[in-house]
Amino acid sequence: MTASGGALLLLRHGQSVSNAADIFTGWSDPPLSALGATQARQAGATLDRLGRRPTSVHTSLLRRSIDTAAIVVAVLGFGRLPVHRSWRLNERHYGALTGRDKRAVAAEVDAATFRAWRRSYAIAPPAMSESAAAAMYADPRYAGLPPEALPRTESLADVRARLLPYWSDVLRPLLVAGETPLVVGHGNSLRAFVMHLEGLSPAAVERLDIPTGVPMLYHLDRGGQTGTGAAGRYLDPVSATEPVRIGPGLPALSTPGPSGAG
Ligand SMILES: O=C(O)[C@@H](CO)OP(=O)(O)O
Repeated sequence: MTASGGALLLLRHGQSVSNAADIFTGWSDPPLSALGATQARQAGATLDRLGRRPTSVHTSLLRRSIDTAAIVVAVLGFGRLPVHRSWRLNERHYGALTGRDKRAVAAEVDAATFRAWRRSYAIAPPAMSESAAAAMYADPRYAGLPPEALPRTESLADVRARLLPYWSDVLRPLLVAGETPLVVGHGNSLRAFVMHLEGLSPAAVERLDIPTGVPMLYHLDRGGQTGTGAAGRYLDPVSATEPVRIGPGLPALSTPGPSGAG
């Protein structure tokens, strides 16, 4: 595949304290863990070592994305890069599961339901209560957003629908102009994004897990299609093939392949 234009860098934020504690996170807003901050520094070092220099940074409204981006930019020494934040890049809303212990939820429902809530394309977890949503959306960062930007739960299909305008209106034009935007996203929002960029089927995206803190690279070919090139989707394939940790007491998830075993 012949590359043209710029490159798109995707990065899942470093591990958060909720990831470390096996808590469903979604639109809740935990900070990075100490390991997560280290992963962010390593991601910055990987970009630096490979000469991948972002020209702009794009985060969600959640601090684990914002803080990871700040660490990466600091490692690269690019303190004056333009930074854009959008609710469209937020993690998938985990509905009523938000803030709950994954092991406790796994003990309450059958394995197929648990897996469908976490990894299916079309099924959304049960909705968050109106009062919990009202408390979440009292935060000033969400003031002024339209009602459709304030979900009470989301399937991966919902995430894909709200993410695509950011790709087509903001990111893709930057690539066409030869720029290199860095998106610091989330485990499930990036699954939806990768699904679109690689044309994965709903069945394939159900098997896709994206590790924290491992940069990914996409480019546009001359036909305007996105591709990963011969090296695969991960800039650090060795780190990306380490098993995705989901905590003690829960079975291991699939191991992501270096070129998108998805
Ligand atoms: O809690 C979450 O929001 C996500 C990603 O961190 O977890 P899971 O991998 O279970 O979808």
